[in-house]
Amino acid sequence: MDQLVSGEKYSPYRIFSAEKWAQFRADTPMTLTEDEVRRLRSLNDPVDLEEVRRIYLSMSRLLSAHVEASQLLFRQRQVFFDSDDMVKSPFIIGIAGSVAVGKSTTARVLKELLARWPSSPKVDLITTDGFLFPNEVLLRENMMERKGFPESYDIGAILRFLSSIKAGMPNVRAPLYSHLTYDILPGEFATIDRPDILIFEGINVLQTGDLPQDGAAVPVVSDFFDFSIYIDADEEMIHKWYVDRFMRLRETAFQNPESFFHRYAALAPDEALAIAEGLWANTNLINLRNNILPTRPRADLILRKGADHLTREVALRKL
Ligand SMILES: Nc1ncnc2c1ncn2[C@@H]1O[C@H](COP(=O)(O)OP(=O)(O)O)[C@@H](O)[C@H]1O
Ligand SMILES: CC(C)(COP(=O)(O)O)[C@@H](O)C(=O)NCCC(=O)O
Repeated sequence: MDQLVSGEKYSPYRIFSAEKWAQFRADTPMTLTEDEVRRLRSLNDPVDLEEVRRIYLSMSRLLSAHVEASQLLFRQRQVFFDSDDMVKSPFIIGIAGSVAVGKSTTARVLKELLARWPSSPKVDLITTDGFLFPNEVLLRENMMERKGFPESYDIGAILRFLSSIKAGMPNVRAPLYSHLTYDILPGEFATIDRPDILIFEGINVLQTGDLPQDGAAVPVVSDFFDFSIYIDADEEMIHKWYVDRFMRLRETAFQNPESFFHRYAALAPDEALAIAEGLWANTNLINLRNNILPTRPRADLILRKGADHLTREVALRKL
């Protein structure tokens, strides 16, 4: 992570090679099978049991320490206020990073590992794409090519959702997005009912938006996070993963006549490639450079991947 720090002594992060990081697993047991990992990973993401052993078990152990510390603090607050009717808030983990970097796989693997801790916590996962404005609105506002940019999300709805979760409210609804229809699923919601841990994943979760100049108090999404993770890789690698995935989706998901991208399934490979390159260069790359990468220094933990999608380095914010 040379561009991240110059001299670790002055850096806010401690940086570990994947091999060193793997040692912090200590006695954390492996609770997933090869089959389960295969089921959890996204198309084109080669994460396997060995990667879970190397990287995710140490992450699970670290997160367990953070969750325990927050529970201890909660009990100390109860003593402080001499009150036993306080509502315990869910522990919220944010996962950020570019389109096609592998956030979904990380989120799903962590969800399963955390849910298998001996205390069997209730772990839920929500992705921010459900908070995108519907295509109808994006088209009207001439923002279809800006899907994923900050202005394409209903940020007010995200903040209301997270405030309700943090307030310990029951049955909080989150809207849902479909990659098949490339749109919000009208009238469909996930219902989140007081989990112990919520994983909130999306390209925008560490963004602050334009903070008001008049001193008004406006929360940002990450104010609600107890821990945040940024998944990182060189731009050129993510570019390749995006285009490769598009070409594989062309042979799978796009074959479905209901898919928004079905129109590309019949194109010749070089024509489909040109579409993928255009989507990368005109939307996702610009969004990465202008809106996503600048949020990396806000993360508590940065996973840096190599060309094979496997983690090379881990940076952990110093306490
Ligand atoms: N056009 C599409 N059709 C079907 N699935 C898709 C499409 N685009 C992305 N996906 C899937 O959606 C999920 C989220 O993708 P993305 O937002 O790029 O984040 P990431 O790759 O970091 O998880 C992944 O599992 C990916 O395989
Ligand atoms: C839906 C996304 C913005 C990702 O959303 P997220 O869940 O990270 O909020 C992205 O997958 C996307 O569709 N980008 C638009 C350009 C493209 O089709 O690749």
